[in-house]
Amino acid sequence: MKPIKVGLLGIGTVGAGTFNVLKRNQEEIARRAGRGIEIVMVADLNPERARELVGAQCEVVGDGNLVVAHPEIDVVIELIGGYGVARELVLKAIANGKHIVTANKALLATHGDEIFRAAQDKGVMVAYEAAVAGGIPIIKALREGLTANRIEWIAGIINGTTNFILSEMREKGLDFDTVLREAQRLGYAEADPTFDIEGVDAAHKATLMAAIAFGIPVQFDKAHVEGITKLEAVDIRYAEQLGYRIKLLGIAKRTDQGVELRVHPTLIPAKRLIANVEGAMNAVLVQGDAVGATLYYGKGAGSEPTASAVIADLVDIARLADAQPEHRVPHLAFQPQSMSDLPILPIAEVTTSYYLRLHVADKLGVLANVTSILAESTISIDAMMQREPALGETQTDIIILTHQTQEKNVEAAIAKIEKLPTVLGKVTKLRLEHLS
Ligand SMILES: NC(=O)c1ccc[n+]([C@@H]2O[C@H](COP(=O)([O-])OP(=O)(O)OC[C@H]3O[C@@H](n4cnc5c(N)ncnc54)[C@H](O)[C@@H]3O)[C@@H](O)[C@H]2O)c1
Ligand SMILES: N[C@@H](CCO)C(=O)O
Ligand code: NA
Repeated sequence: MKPIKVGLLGIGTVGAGTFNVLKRNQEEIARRAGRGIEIVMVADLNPERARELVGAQCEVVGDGNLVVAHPEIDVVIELIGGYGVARELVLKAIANGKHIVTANKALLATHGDEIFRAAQDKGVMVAYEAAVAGGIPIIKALREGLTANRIEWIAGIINGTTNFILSEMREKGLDFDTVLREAQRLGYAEADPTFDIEGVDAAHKATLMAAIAFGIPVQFDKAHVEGITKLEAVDIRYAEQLGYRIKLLGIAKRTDQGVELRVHPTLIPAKRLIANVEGAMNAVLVQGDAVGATLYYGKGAGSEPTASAVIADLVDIARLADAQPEHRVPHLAFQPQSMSDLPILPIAEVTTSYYLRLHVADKLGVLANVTSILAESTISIDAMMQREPALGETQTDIIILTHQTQEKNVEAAIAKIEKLPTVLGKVTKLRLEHLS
């Protein structure tokens, strides 16, 4: 069979990894794909650096339009990032009948429906394994391996940068900015690292997982997004004392009312496997009704781990390109005519457990007042801890872990608690998931 011809848009961290792994494992990959895979043209804004990386074996250009219009190219790999030029080039490539491989979760979480529809109309594939949890084959698992299941929920550590920051801060006591700079140096962080630390990148990935798990359209604009910038070290310490770790989780959960789609720092029991995922590693826990819980762990970022997923997609395309479009794996796992309109729930409607930290005057009756507000709100307490005040100290902290309740319920109770004269300042609220 003729080799499949590939054009590469953007040869930065992931692009260079893709080029190198493809070259190194060329023969083995061809034996799996049933044909050779050849990168014939590379476009990058910095063609000199690109030329140094690829040598003389393929053409290097500065304008991606030359790649998407190249008559011999069958597959375009988009590794530029962002939603501007990347969206334009991907849509042009599809219009020209090229299959697409992309690692760009920002693009797919915001313009996925438009891109998948265009690909469907044109009979080409858009493969995006690298977009969620990098090298971990989670898209493959959700779209293919778990098709027998009604998926109940997914909870994942799906941003390497923030997990690296939380781990290094907790274990080595390093400060936030130092660790973020190191994550950038190692090639984990997004071009705009606020996407990592504010939870946006994790929400892009959770949005894609929710779509393929529940057969709903891609709806990033409805996701609840909180990052780690407001997380305080004191809460990490109290959580540990109570037997929990704090992780930035991306959660997609199906309920009778709709889908919970949320990213926020979350307390998880320290004994869970996923609570022990450290550094830039990712892990995704999927609960299916037939299989039960399955856990996927590995490198979610970095040059070659991400390239591993990009090349797996290339191999899939090489194997499936001549199959009838209706016989291929659907872009969003469910057949396009069988999508569900289950709504994404507003955060007020979400049900979970909570960690509350109250800074209080160390006076008789403060605890009784707080617990009676919780009781009136039908919020039951799972655990409670009061820091022993130092000698002569007149203020202290009370930590309360609640059983499950609705977010709007806990918010109303917090508003009442904050009005108590013995409660000083704002109550800190974090969400807690038992993941069982
Ligand atoms: N780095 C990771 O670990 C990782 C993991 C998973 C997914 N991703 C995603 O992969 C994509 C690429 O990430 P990266 O880390 O390799 O980024 P990068 O910044 O290292 O590389 C991007 C490359 O694209 C080039 N480029 C920018 N604009 C261009 C244009 N208009 N035309 C042609 N080339 C252009 C840049 O010169 C650069 O070489 C992003 O969507 C990112 O979210 C990255
Ligand atoms: N910035 C992302 C890259 C992988 O998608 C992360 O830190 O996980
Ligand atoms: Na992946």
